[in-house]
Amino acid sequence: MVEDINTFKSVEIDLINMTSTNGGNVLPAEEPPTVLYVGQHETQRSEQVNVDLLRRAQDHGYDLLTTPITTPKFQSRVLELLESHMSRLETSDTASSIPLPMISSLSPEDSDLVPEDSNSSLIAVTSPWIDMASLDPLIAHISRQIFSLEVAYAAFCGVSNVLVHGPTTSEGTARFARTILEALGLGAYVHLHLLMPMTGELEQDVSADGTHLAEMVRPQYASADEDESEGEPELFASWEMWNTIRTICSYTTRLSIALEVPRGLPPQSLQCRWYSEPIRLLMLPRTSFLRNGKGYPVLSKQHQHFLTLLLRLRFPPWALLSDCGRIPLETTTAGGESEPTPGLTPAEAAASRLRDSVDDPTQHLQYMRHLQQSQPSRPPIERFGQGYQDYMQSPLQPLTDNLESITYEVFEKDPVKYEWYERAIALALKDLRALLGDERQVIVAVAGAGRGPLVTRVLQASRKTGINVKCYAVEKNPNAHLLLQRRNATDPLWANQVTVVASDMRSWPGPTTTDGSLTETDLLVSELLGSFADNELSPECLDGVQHVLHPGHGISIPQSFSAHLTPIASPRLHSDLLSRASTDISLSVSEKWEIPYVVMLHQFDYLSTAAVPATAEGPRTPDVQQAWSFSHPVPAEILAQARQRGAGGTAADTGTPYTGPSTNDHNARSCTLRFACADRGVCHGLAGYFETVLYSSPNDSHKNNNSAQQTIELSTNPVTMAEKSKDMISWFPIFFPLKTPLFIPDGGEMEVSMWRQTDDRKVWYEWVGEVYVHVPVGEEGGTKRLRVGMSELHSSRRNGCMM
Ligand SMILES: C[S@@+](CC[C@H](N)C(=O)[O-])C[C@H]1O[C@@H](n2cnc3c(N)ncnc32)[C@H](O)[C@@H]1O
Repeated sequence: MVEDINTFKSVEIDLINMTSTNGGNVLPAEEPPTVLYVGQHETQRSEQVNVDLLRRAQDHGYDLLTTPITTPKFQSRVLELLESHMSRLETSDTASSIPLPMISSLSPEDSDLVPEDSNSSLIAVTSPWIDMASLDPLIAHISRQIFSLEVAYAAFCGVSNVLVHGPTTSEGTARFARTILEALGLGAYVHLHLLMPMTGELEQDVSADGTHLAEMVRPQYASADEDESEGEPELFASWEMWNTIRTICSYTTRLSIALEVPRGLPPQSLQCRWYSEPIRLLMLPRTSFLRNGKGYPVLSKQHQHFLTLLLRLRFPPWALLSDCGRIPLETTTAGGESEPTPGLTPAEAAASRLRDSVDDPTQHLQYMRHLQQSQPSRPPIERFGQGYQDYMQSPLQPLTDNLESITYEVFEKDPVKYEWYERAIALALKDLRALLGDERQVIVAVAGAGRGPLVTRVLQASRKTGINVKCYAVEKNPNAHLLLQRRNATDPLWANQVTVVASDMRSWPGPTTTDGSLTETDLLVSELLGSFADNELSPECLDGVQHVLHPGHGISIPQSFSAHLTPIASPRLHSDLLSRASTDISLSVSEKWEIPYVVMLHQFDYLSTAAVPATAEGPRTPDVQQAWSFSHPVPAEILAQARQRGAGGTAADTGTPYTGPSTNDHNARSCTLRFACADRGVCHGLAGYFETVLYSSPNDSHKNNNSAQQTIELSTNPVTMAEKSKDMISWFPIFFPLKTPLFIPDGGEMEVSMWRQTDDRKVWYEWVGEVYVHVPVGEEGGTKRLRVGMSELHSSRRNGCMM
């Protein structure tokens, strides 16, 4: 678990500030306040945006204002230029010799925007009436010029956030993207927000007032698909346009989405997809609100849920209220009491106040502030890992690194893990007593004891069950060993009864009897699991200490553990890796794609999910499949063969020398898994989890005891975690990146092949992804499986875990 420890090491700084000091409270005592910036947007702004208007907006509780970059006069100037050019083309015999029209630079009447210190609170809006994706080269040319002029001028004025209307049809998306890419080069601090509908078209008609250049396309350039465009638009079409644009723009972090929230939210699958994307602005048009019984604007429960998810992101989007009310002229106390109105009865005054407040132009804003104040509390793991969402860390090598005390301290705060271990230990002790008899002391070793929390749990289980134990604590970290000795001397529960051993567990000879001779342990307790179960070499360590476990009845806790996988879309992690220069001196830049990362996955989407009814509101269930598993103790014959190989021995059956790569070959694993993906998407990597059976008792008698479960398990697998170890916080998932994201079409299939490789020195992983579609062949309804994409083979060999 060392990588997790590393994560928590940094989290600890926050935790120290947030937890109470009584040691009982393991979670931040208070939720961090919900951050929500709210801006005001008008599609046809009536007032000039200047310092006064911004101050008035801020006085009324808005944080931000949008401002058009150019004026209607500029639009008229462009239209005149275009019309005159078009009529020249129509009347000229030598149209091809007429140069394309050039738009001269902005004049004072073309823009109201001026450089101001307060411009950081403005979002500049480029002209919504241009069409950079146009098939008509003339329209595309004019649109590109306008766009560049506007972005460059906004950047000059110090407005770094620029809102751009996205393309309206998928045709020409690449042209649109190319223009965006150019504009990003106009200023190093320019951040473009692409206004996109969740699906279909924008709720607000961008050309409601005035001409849209798309209407001026010459007939010869009209869309070839126009006739076919009738009927329902494809659900994921808008997302796919966005995907094309950001792919062409190389996932730059300076391009993000301004997502328009419609009145009716699309299906969960599409909501989850947008959630995984970099939404920096949430455009809420008046139509996305409902009216409650008293006539006030409110969001539906589904909208509120979507907003809550977004507000929990590490960088929550800003909300833009669009055409939801103008900025009031006077400052009134929001929803406040007014002086009694002369001549009105109290009831009339109350009715008048209600009417006034229902007409209050800031009521949508007030409602958003109310939602901000009343956000539900976050799940424990999110509170614990606050600030570490989607933060990738390279796993440490546990056998070569010694942990610090504060690191142990943080994971000792897990409210579930140790409790479950104690239950498993108690169950195993009872089974051992049944086997060995009441008189015999049970010999228990905690292998990798750290600061001793599992030793305490062994002693507590012994006390609660009344079963006498002799406990050994084995630890290779010399600093932790010192602490274990001190604890043995001072902790009343330990009472100097624990034998503390400073040793690598693989070279520990084992417990000794009173006469000094070696004996065996009955129960071996360890916690050496990584985020992907075996990635911290638990199998190798447990093989190495198995010689101390009684070969007949010896029990290992955990008894088994398994690694699990599912493909995910995580543009955030991909973009983060792309922009990462290697910060680790031992890691070259290209190697950043060749290692798995421990990360609290947050802003991502599962690409393969179990089918759920369209109305289901709960979270979708991902298809998480088992990659492989390990069981302990390992059959003696397998270990004997490994030892023989190591010693250059020969096979018993043939008498010839063993061949093969390593003495650890029995711990190599591989898998090929297929994941059905209903909706198109892009796979950026694989999310990895683990499950472990700490102990499963073969003894049916425990079933009769209501308080005792027969099988005690831990899981980080999102499908089984709630059932097996809800609220466990010790492990974040692991992420295996794909250097080249893989597009999966609707109904496609992702095939993942993965290997756990090993030689005599280290262990590493290799992984590759392939995409298949099933295409119909022949008349009889048969299908053919066709490969349409493949990643490179990734390998962490150079950065493998040293054994
Ligand atoms: C994840 S920590 C668990 C510590 C403690 N048992 C707990 O649950 O809080 C794993 C511990 O095992 C120790 N360890 C790892 N490999 C070991 C080995 N081969 N021999 C002895 N100790 C080992 C590490 O130093 C570390 O203290």
